[in-house]
Amino acid sequence: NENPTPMSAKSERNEPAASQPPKRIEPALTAGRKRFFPTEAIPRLHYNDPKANELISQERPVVLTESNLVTTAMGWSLDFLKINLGEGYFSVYFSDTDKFRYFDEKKRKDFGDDFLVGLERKDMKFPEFVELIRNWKEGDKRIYLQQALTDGVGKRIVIDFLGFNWNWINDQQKRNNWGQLTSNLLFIGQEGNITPVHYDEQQNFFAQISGKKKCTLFPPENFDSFYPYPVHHPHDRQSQVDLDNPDFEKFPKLSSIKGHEAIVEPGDVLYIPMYWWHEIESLADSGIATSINFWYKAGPTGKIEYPLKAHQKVAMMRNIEKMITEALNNYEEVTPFMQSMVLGRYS
Ligand SMILES: O=C(O)C(=O)C[C@H](CCCc1ccccc1)C(=O)O
Ligand SMILES: [Zn+2]
Repeated sequence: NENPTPMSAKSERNEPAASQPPKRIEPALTAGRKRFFPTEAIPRLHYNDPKANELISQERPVVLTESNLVTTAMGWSLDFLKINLGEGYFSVYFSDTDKFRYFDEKKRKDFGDDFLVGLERKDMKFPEFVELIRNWKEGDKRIYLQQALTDGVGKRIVIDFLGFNWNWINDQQKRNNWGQLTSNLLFIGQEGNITPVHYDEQQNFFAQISGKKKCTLFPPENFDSFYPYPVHHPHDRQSQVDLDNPDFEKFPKLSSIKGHEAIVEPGDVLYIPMYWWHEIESLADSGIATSINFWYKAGPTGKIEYPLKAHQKVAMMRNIEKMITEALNNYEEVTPFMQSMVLGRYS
């Protein structure tokens, strides 16, 4: 997805009256599918808890409560959005299964379409999407809307957007020395939809608006266990593995993974550190799932310190793959080139 200039957000947030939130009933982390790997719970902390800020500064995942980051968007029902989102077009993905493995449209041109088994994307106006999701029945392709919020939206949306807790999140951006806010993506999908495990090259505050999502995260150290597609592949950054159908012959290192899990509910914000693998499942029986993410570029790299961090090695591998692919100028030659460089010599 293109990184549009996010709508400018300079506004003082008016603190809502501190009403006592209803007592939260802990959803059992066992909700969602059975897993072949062990998991541990991601800490769930009040957004002003110093421990939360400590985890964010250590680039470790944490669920933040009571932040009111996107409280003004809690009224974004399908009908409200239909009226106020404006006349723009929205990217809507269709899948024959419950999995929506994201693909890069730009890389698709050079790579052909045969990887797109059972997956497609259509641009449509929001009312058309609402019709589809409301008339959906068993047997229909599953649908998932993903669209960056940009200047084209209606003014009610702009007002709600300006009402986000920018004081807090701008402070997080500064305190953690992150780069610019590149985009806010709006996700609307059906319960049961799954975004398979992938990583992004941006820091992410992931805000849940409606429905519940089970988020399973793995550290960048697990790069070897997830066998990502080649960088030039449209599924760049996505893992080749299917966590619901693990092929341990093809992907042996998959057997040693351990997940960090959280179920985010409306009002929760999950910090997904840059380069951390994450799978997102919209839980069954929790209705249509709506989320907004806040993607930030990395800040400037300070002095290089050794030993290098895992995510720095991922960035190195990406740069080397890009360089080799560009220099050979032919995808078919990349595999034999890499193999002659490594097999029997470094393996
Ligand atoms: O914010 C992040 O980084 C996520 O990974 C959120 C994730 C959607 C990822 C992109 C996507 C959107 C639509 C269809 C397929 C993939 C979700 O919430 O499902
Ligand atoms: Zn992601």
